[in-house]
Amino acid sequence: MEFTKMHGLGNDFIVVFGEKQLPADAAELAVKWCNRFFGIGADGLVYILPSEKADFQMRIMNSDGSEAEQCGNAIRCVAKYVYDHGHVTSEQITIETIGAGVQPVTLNVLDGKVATVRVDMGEPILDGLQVPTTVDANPVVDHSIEANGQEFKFTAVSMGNPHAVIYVDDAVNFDLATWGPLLEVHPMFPKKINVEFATVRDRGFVDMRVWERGAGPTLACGTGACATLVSSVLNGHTDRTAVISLKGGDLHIEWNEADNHVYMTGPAEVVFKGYTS
Ligand SMILES: N[C@@H](CCC[C@H](N)C(=O)O)C(=O)O
Repeated sequence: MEFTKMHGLGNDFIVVFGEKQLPADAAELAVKWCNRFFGIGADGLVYILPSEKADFQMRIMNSDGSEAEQCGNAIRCVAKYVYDHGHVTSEQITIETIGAGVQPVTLNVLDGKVATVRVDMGEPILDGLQVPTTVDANPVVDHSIEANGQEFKFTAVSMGNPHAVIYVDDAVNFDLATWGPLLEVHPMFPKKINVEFATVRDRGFVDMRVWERGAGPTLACGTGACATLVSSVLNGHTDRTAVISLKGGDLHIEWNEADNHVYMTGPAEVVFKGYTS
């Protein structure tokens, strides 16, 4: 099996092209190949598949073998892959995701190289039951949650996949390893959840660290950055455009007032190509 190792701000993926559909053993392959000691090592396994509705379809398996509905960093990698390999020639393409439908993508190409990728991530879902959470409210903002005797306040946002955004004093030094796993599987989240810990620096800049559902602490999360910006607007912390600064680097996020869509701009990189069985 030929694969390409790629990343978006250090959120890394094993990218496979050429299958006609998601292999039946994709979950087991994700666990095996994503293992950082006995496998290739990655946060997720990404398949680029044919689509009847878009240029291509993306399917993503987390490193624990669970399938995610959407992935912001992976969709930028997929766009770069299909452009670099000549599978598309336009700089405006579409990619189908299972959780967020068909997403328009713009490749910003400089001197023949993909510099950044801008993705129309669609409309955020703010209805608590649809995110899903067990909270019957729309939106779910600054809602109390308790884990191990500690109270947090979360804002719930789905970008096709579920997120809980929690504001803390110092996201950069936050104890992710203690609180991330407890909140990921909290009973308030029927499909588990990605948890973002955020600290607002000013109305255009937010530090964020993420504990991802099915993958643990990653260096960046594109959908998490979108959810953080939406949450920050809902909470009155930021304007509708802000830099979300992650451990692996910065993403530029806009929640457009006119069309209610969230736009994400950031890089995508190839690390190496390889073969595995
Ligand atoms: N890192 C991703 C999100 C990957 C899926 C997530 N762990 C989930 O299960 O929803 C991103 O960049 O958005």
